[in-house]
Amino acid sequence: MGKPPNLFAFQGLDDLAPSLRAYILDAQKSALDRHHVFRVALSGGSLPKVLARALLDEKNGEGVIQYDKWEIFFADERAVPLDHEDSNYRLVKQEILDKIPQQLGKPTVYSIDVKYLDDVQEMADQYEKTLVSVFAARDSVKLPMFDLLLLGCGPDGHTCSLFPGSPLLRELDAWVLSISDSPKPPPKRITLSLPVTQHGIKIAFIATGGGKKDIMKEIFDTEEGQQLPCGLINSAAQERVSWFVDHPAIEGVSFPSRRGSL
Ligand SMILES: O=C(O)[C@H](O)[C@@H](O)[C@H](O)[C@H](O)COP(=O)(O)O
Repeated sequence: MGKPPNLFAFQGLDDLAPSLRAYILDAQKSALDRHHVFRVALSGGSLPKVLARALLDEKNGEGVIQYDKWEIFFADERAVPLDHEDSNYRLVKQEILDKIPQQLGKPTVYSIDVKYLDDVQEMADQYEKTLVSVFAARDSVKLPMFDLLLLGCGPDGHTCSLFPGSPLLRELDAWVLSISDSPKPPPKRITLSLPVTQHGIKIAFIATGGGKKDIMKEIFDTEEGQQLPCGLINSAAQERVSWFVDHPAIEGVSFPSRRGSL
């Protein structure tokens, strides 16, 4: 029996950002010691902005982010052109990639292939092939293992584009799935599968703002919440999961695990 997920709660972004940076640096170090690259999967939503605060703000403490060793993947992506306002790639580029000081080098970024915008299943298959080419042949590893997954949590408990009650949650074999009727617009997306998200070496959820408090309470304090996509990652990955939250998001939650700074 492993330990429960870690919960790190902060007054606000000013103190969350340096701790998130320290956590990322630690994950980067372990990954570089292990295999000389740092493979990270990112979600969209509010995450890239918070991440930018953690990564780009010089005041956030010591340690060098070795961007040239980073391989960035999308934990989920919307089937839209890369410069579209709904594109997670565009958001990450605008918030982070375009702002990395030149001397720190550039990450390798694996975006979706926009040739397949009209066929979202093919887009998912192609993205899976990309993962296969990076992580190993499909027959030699059962699942790709990201060094770090940085994920958001929706107000209904979804994460990536894995929504509560979706049949995609039962998919055990595929690495990347397509969705054509996402309850959160836009409808067409691709997403990592649940087993891939659960398999990450480290998994961090970032949830901030009072709009998250009801779902946080459900995920951490109720049985039903454990069946929601975020809850399913919590129970499978246990202490490999860390939640970075601010006080408004965690108000009223009685989750008994570790809280505070790293
Ligand atoms: O592309 C997406 O829609 C996201 O990856 C999605 O899963 C997001 O992370 C959550 O909806 C939380 O979004 P917020 O952080 O904006 O609440």
